[in-house]
Amino acid sequence: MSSLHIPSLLLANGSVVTLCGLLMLFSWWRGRTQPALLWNGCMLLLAAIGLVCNALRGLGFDWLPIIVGNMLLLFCAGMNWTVMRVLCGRAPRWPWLFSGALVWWLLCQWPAFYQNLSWRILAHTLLMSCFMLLAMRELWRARRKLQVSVLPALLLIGLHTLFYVMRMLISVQHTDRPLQENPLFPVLLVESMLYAVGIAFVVLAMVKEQIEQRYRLAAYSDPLTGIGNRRAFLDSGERLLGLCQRQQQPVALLLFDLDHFKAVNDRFGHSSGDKVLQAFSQGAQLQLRRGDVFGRIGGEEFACLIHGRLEDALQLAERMRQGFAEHCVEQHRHTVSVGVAASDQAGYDLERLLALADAALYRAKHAGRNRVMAHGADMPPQGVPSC
Ligand SMILES: Nc1nc2c(ncn2[C@@H]2O[C@H](COP(=O)(O)OP(=O)(O)OP(=O)(O)O)[C@@H](O)[C@H]2O)c(=O)[nH]1
Repeated sequence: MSSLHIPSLLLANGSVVTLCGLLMLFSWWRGRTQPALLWNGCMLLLAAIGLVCNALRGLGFDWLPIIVGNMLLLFCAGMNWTVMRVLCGRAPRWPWLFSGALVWWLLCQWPAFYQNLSWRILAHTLLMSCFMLLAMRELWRARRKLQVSVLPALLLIGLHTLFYVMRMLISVQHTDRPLQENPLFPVLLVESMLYAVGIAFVVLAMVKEQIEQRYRLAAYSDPLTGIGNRRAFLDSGERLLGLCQRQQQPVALLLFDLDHFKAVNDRFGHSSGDKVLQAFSQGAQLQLRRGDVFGRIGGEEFACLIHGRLEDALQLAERMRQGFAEHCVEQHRHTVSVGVAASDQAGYDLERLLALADAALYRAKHAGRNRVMAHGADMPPQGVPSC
């Protein structure tokens, strides 16, 4: 590495880091919806300036590389941490962002520190490592949210930190000669270049994963109630049925349809109707167990797929029906009819389960509503308490 031409390496380093920064800014500019790209772009451009300042040693104005260059690099480390915070949906911490650069400036006011290269290397590495560890902590927190891209990001920042610590251990043994003559100097330049490229890719991958998640959420969730929509219900339902079929466990499907909902809208207004839908969805979810699949599959139609036999499903449906009938929404009571079908009758075919449950629901409606019905095991009709 020491045979590499240092000025060429410096030029390549500055150009690559600048290009990565510009690429980030361009990506941000196109949509202007991802602040993490803006932060990362500014961080890389400032890092390019910091690296150039840092390299200008032995020219008679050492304050530029020692004070300004290192302050810029420490500020960039704070920005790097902020990029990870913003990516994970957290706000920047402004005072902490500047703290590394400020501490460095204060330390440099102390002549004994300023004159001592070993102390400077030690302090710089410690401050840098703190910001890297903070960035890794943010990523670790977001590991469940961003499952695909978080691991490469953690690995990259972890390796970068490790490199800094190793550089410190070796550098303190070579404090007798200028930094440019240090055998580690070209390694430092190559590593910072690779890190700039790596962090640009990693941040782009994290942003892409977030956008994909946002689209998936919009395509699969019902904005009014926050639960899964028809598509989500069918997808999750198929998965649950496949699992139960393999394990030969019984499954049952409950189909709910709010009674006289058109009249609810007509009498109390559409927004009251919306509140009734939300209240039903919230109440129903309280009765469900982990692993049950619940979704809004139509305007005032909900479906639920549960582990269990027909009898279990009928008991659950009755609890849900009763709970809803006893609950006032905006001073009025409302009711729901339920059709139930189980894998004992329909097998593990979701379409068939839905058809049988729908037929049972149709019978429940025609029998007077506010009741649970299923093939062969219908629940007796219940009265509706008044508010
Ligand atoms: N407020 C509100 N109403 C909705 C929504 N989606 C569908 N609806 C209404 O739900 C009503 C459904 O009415 P119908 O299918 O005629 O059934 P119903 O009046 O409930 O009668 P039965 O089902 O026979 O008891 C329609 O008036 C739709 O406009 C929604 O998101 N919010």
